[in-house]
Amino acid sequence: MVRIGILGATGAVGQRLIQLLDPHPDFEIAALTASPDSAGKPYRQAAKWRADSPIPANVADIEVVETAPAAIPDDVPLLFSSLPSSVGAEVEPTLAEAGYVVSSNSSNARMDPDVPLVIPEVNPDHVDVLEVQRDERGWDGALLKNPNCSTITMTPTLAALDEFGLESVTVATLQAVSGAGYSGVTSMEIIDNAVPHIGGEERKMESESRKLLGSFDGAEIELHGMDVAASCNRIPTLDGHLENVWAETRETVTPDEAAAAMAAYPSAPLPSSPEEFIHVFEEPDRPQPRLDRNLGNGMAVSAGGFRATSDGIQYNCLAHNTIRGAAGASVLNGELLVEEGWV
Ligand SMILES: NC(=O)C1=CN([C@@H]2O[C@H](COP(=O)(O)OP(=O)(O)OC[C@H]3O[C@@H](n4cnc5c(N)ncnc54)[C@H](OP(=O)(O)O)[C@@H]3O)[C@@H](O)[C@H]2O)C=CC1
Ligand SMILES: N[C@@H](CC(=O)OP(=O)(O)O)C(=O)O
Repeated sequence: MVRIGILGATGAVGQRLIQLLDPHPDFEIAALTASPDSAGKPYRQAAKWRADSPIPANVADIEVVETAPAAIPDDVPLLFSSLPSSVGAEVEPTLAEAGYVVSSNSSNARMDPDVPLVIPEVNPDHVDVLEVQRDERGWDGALLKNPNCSTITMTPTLAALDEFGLESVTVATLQAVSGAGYSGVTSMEIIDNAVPHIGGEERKMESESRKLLGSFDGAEIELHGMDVAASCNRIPTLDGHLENVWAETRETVTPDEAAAAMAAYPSAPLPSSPEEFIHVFEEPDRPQPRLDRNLGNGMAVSAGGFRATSDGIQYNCLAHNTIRGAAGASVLNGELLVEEGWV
């Protein structure tokens, strides 16, 4: 068993991490951190628990500690980070420098050239960027990121289409309110409404997808050459980001060929990777957030509604934003780090 810690354990993503890690076949929760206001309190008192299962009994009494190297035991080599990005930017490098391996969900440093941005089923080879990171920064530990939840939803489907030579992608999202955190969007803002603005989200989808599908030559990652244009919208669903994608490829691809490429796209041999990575629906009105977000325990991506357009194909895809798009993505990256010998 690898003893692990969770940074930002009292937050929405932190609570999902606890749900996914207790129990886990390879990991044992040994440290929980949060802000100085929560430090020193037992977890059940520090966290306003809102997850849809009780706090695991052996987690409830763990004392929350500050998010700093001195507060985290040395025999906890792997940390899952779900900190606000401004806090992550400050503290994650100090933890990596102190020897901890950090699998982070926060958005800071995702596009740094020496920080691997990884979806294990898509670009596991990018983990080796950590060698460059250690050389350049002199760290004993490491910092690895998972992408933004909207990016994670779309990118596996693009990876499957890339065998036809992706040239340009346009995407419009319908994103669940949980992506903004528990108090991110008020009920008065979102009920009977849709909000066509999520700060910074379009830019993240446009850049992170090109890094994920980029090639790594052992020294640096070259971004994929496709053009990506995104438009991001918040709608009143609780969980599950639905996305409408238009893709143009160098070689002509029919809707049936696109669906077959996605259905055949392999999963990864890791405990949290679903047996079927991309589920393809034949029904034109699927996937739908409420019906399909929990496929593969919330770790599968689904796609459907394939049709030809004048210059390519159009389809829809979906993933659970706080599981596959956040906490589950970090856990999967932690499993890959162990598998590859970085922990
Ligand atoms: N919600 C989602 O679906 C997604 C979120 N993310 C990203 O994950 C991260 C966490 O999001 P979320 O869980 O929603 O956020 P929350 O606001 O719910 O939780 C934030 C966590 O960070 C802790 N924290 C806040 N300030 C500090 C500080 N100064 N020092 C140490 N710890 C601190 C909080 O502790 P305390 O309780 O003590 O304040 C809490 O544990 C963010 O970067 C977010 O952008 C990414 C994808 C999806
Ligand atoms: N912005 C995403 C959630 C999020 O926090 O993304 P990031 O990990 O890039 O900060 C959403 O609103 O659904």
